[in-house]
Amino acid sequence: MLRQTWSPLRLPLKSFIRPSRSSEKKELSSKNNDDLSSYSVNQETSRSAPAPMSHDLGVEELMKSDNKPYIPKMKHKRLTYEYPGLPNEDDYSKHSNAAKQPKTRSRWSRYVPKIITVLVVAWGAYTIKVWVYDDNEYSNENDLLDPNEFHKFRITHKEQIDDDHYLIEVMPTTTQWQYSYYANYETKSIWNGDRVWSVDIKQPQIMVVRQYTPLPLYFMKSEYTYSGEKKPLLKVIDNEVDDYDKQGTMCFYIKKYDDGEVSKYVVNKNVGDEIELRGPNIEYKFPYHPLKPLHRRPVFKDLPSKVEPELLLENIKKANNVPDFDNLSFFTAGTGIAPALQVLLSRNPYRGFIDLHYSAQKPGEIKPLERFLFFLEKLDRIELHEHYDSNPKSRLAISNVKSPEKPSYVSPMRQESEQKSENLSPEESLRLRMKILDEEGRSDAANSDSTKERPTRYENALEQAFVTRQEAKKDASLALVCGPDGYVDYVAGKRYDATNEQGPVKGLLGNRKWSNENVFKL
Ligand SMILES: Cc1cc2nc3c(=O)[nH]c(=O)nc-3n(C[C@H](O)[C@H](O)[C@H](O)COP(=O)(O)OP(=O)(O)OC[C@H]3O[C@@H](n4cnc5c(N)ncnc54)[C@H](O)[C@@H]3O)c2cc1C
Repeated sequence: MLRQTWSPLRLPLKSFIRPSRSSEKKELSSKNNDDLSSYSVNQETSRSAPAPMSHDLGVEELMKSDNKPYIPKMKHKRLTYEYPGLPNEDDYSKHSNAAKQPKTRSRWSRYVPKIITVLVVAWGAYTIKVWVYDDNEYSNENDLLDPNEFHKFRITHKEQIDDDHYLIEVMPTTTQWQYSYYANYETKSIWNGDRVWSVDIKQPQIMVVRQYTPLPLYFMKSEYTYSGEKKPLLKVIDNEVDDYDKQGTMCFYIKKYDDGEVSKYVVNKNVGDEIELRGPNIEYKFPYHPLKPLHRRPVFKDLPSKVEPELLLENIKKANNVPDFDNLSFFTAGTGIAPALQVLLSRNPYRGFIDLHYSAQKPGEIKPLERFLFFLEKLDRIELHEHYDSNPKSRLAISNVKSPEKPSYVSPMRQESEQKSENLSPEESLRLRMKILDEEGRSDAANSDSTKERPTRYENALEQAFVTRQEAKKDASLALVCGPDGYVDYVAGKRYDATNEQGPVKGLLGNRKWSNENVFKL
């Protein structure tokens, strides 16, 4: 069925064509009234609609001129097109211009709370990470090095000396270890010439580690070196001046083996790359001597004229009736010179005189390090003997090796351990123990009156060395051997790396009557 709506224009068409006007009018009116009843007219289409329309009004009535008397309504529904009153709007605010002005909000005022929220959340997450979850492998670095876990170091300089030899400078990636460094300097500082130590460097791709000997050296950089105008100068870390021992910097002297797993991995790294170190591994500790707690040799410096003289040494020896330090023969080859340099350049260096034998294929393999060896000779701390394969006459031979000197001092502790094999009686053992305690007490008490006699004055260690160099040196009582397996075998007999055993002393040293008591193979 066709849907119809009320409209005079929509009346059926046939109603406009038929009979006379009056009858037509009547008919139309009655017809329309019938039609209207069939339409449902919404009386109140909206609140704003005009007066309601009564049901019995036909079109005829509507079309008549208004014949209703005007009766004013006493009550009428007020119609308005205004918005109803807003909440919190009173008469004052409604009519006040100030209150009507819209609030101006800048873009920042919308974003600032969001930014603050993000920052607070990020800070909270960081705090939780540091304090709750920071037990991961690199977070707890209270020491510069740890023998049980690898610490990350960044390569800060790399210098190629020749085809195979490199100097590589590294620095720790963290500073957390610095907090307690100076408070416990004696135990925390890694540099101590009283021992030979190494670190493990990890090759993470194949999980292999090899040992390398850190050196207390760094490359001095400046704007000229950064711009490439000059090469950085290799210098010795001055523990007294350089902060945190130069922020934990150290250098490695490394030989690259073409089929070497770790050496190739390290030297192929670039400045800025990271490597992982674990240590220190103490390879050797020099034997106890009663002069050790009484006297320390001043640290080596780049400028020998700045090295302090050892003014009180003779007085201390006399006052305490203790013998001099024993001298040392250090046999090294290739990168095996690194442990000797570590002992000589570190704080608290070895106090006896060192005969340093260095063997290599050709001169120049330690070019940047030669300066330090030269200065050490000038300071009367070493005598350098160079042996090169390229010059067969210079090769290390039996004529270069002297027989051992009797040690000037054998500690009661060592005597005890040596005589243990001879099965000491309980009384003898007790007597020895008393001697050890007596020695320790004596060295403590001696500190006070060691400076009574006026020592000879020297301006610096160079001036002192000028005098001491004239004096004859005692032969070495101790020998250290460090280098490739073949070299160690040649100089002192095989060392059994697999079982970490020294093996009997043979080779050149064996020929000169050295033994396991005075030889150590590194
Ligand atoms: C206590 C200690 C300290 C050390 N300090 C240093 C150091 O400061 N600088 C340094 O460069 N090295 C040092 N080394 C040697 C180092 O640990 C590695 O043995 C050396 O770098 C080779 O390792 P690689 O993984 O590259 O070679 P590998 O994969 O182990 O061997 C590759 C090839 O090289 C040969 N080879 C390995 N080592 C030697 C060697 N020393 N002489 C001759 N041939 C060898 C092997 O027979 C093999 O054919 C030290 C070793 C020890 C035990």
